Amino acid sequence: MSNHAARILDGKTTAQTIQARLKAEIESLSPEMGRPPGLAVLMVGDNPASAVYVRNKEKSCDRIGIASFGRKFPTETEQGEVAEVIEALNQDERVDGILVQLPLPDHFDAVSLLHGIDPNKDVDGLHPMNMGRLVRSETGLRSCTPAGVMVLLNEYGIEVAGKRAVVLGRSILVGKPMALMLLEANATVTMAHSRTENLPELTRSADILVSAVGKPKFIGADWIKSGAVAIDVGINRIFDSSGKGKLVGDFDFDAISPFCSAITPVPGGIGPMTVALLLENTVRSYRKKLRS
Ligand SMILES: Nc1nc(=O)c2c([nH]1)NC[C@@H]1CN(c3ccc(C(=O)N[C@@H](CCC(=O)O)C(=O)O)cc3)C=[N+]21
Repeated sequence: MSNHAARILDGKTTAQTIQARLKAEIESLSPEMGRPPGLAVLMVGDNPASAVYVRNKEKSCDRIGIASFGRKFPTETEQGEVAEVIEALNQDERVDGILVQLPLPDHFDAVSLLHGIDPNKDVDGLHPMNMGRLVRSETGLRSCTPAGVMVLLNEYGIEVAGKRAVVLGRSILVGKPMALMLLEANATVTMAHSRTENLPELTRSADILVSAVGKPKFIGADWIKSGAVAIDVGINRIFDSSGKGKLVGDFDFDAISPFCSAITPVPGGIGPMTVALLLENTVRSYRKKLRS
């Protein structure tokens, strides 16, 4: 049953390799372009998960030569004000990528705000145009976290075609695009969510289990098929008895890893891959301008 000694899928190292490649690519393109690539990350309020992401993203942009046009707004900001900033960024020639951190405060209508982003600058792949392209298996800007999962699976030579994949969570940011990308790679995909009955029985059928539910150590050993590939998208901050915070995923890593053939750690797994794919999407829309 046990003792698989799961392979650790090292997202951190893989992300560094991607970033090094992008850095070289930016260096070779920028003389011709006459400017570096530009990325604008907009954040409203102070969601802790988003704060981690924004910090890592800005560091990475600096390191590889992408200019940051980030803006932080207080929670009580009106939607119209953010919409105007998005419109200005759509017109700004120096900006190749625009990302609005989710979740937004309750008084925002995220859908209408996201519709306002130029689809060619939509590096999060959330605009209906890019979502529609994904549904149709066309090329386009794709959601960074699921795209990062696919790159990591490929990097480690993990077979997806024909496998049973179960995706926990149905968000527009992760769950839905994740299911579509696994389907495109010829997995047999099941999407599970908060209304799914008998969840552990379902997850025990998964050759590839992706969790994006955001509940710390939610998934234990009895949820796992022996030899499964476990992909943890959860980024949960927990506090120990001394009040010290740390990040954990949705999987109880120590409990399940003996049963898995491969598993992603938190931190150091899908988080850094998400950042790498965001930079990749930004460089991609930058490069596209050279050809147009
Ligand atoms: N429109 C939008 N797109 C997103 O992709 C998006 C978002 N909103 N809102 C918030 C979540 C969260 N998220 C993270 C990505 C990377 C790390 C990351 O780099 N994690 C490091 C953590 C390093 C540390 O702080 O210790 C790791 O897992 O190793 C964290 C969180 C993207 N999100």
